[in-house]
Amino acid sequence: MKYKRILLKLSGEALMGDLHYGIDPKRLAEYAQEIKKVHEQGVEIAIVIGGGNIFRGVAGASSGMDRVQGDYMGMLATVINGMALQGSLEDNGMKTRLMTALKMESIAEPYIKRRADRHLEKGRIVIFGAGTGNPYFTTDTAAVLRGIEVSADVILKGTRVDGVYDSDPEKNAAAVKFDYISFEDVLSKGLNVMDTTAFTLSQENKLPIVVFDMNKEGNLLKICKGENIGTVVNI
Ligand SMILES: Nc1ncnc2c1ncn2[C@@H]1O[C@H](COP(=O)(O)OP(=O)(O)OP(=O)(O)O)[C@@H](O)[C@H]1O
Ligand SMILES: O=c1ccn([C@@H]2O[C@H](COP(=O)(O)O)[C@@H](O)[C@H]2O)c(=O)[nH]1
Repeated sequence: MKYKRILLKLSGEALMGDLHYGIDPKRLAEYAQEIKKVHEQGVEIAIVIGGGNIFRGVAGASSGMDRVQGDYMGMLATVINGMALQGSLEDNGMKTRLMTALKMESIAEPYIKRRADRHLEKGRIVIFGAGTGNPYFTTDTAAVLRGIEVSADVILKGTRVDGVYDSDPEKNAAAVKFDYISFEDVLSKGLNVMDTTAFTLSQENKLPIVVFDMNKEGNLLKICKGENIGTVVNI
């Protein structure tokens, strides 16, 4: 395997599957199967999941809600998704721990870096919930932050687009995909597949990111084996 320890970022919105809101159990089961294939190869897996299928602070703020209040609601949404994913992974025979940046000890462990490391060493899949625990951030930034903290070899951003394009492929059908792009270029061209805080943090800490289509069967395993899938963002 090319990677020993990965930080997998999953999109909250992708969890909706064919639904208009919330969590599609079919999509959840598919993700668990994809993750299992990698886990069976002995790869240590940490996961950060978004909350866009339930709530985003910016959306709340645009309709008059206090931004900070909305952001905390968004962080709670990521915990709901984390719990759903945890259940699905365990149904498929994997051992997991959910660790949250905001304390909610009846349902999850508080995030402690050394404990997260220990869980990963023991082969448990660790899901990091509640983002960074701070408003004005995103789960993309939380993914990079946790990835750096637990010394992941790579951030694998599994999303519904199959890589980084020269403009948003969901808005421009003529957009062209990169196989590789530098952090400098992704930032200077303003390519919004992840937010700039996430890219900058990754760049400063020399942690590569692979953006790939998580909805295509086998992609996650192929990347872990070293195949060129999606777009690599690196120095
Ligand atoms: N240059 C670009 N290349 C690829 N995707 C881009 C680009 N610019 C914008 N995007 C958009 O980035 C998004 C990446 O998806 P992502 O997984 O981050 O979704 P999200 O809505 O942020 O999910 P979450 O629920 O985790 O917040 C896609 O919707 C894609 O259309
Ligand atoms: O560190 C964080 C992470 C997230 N939030 C809030 O949660 C929502 C959902 O996360 P997405 O990354 O958009 O999926 C986000 O919009 C923020 O409102 C946060 O405040 N801090």
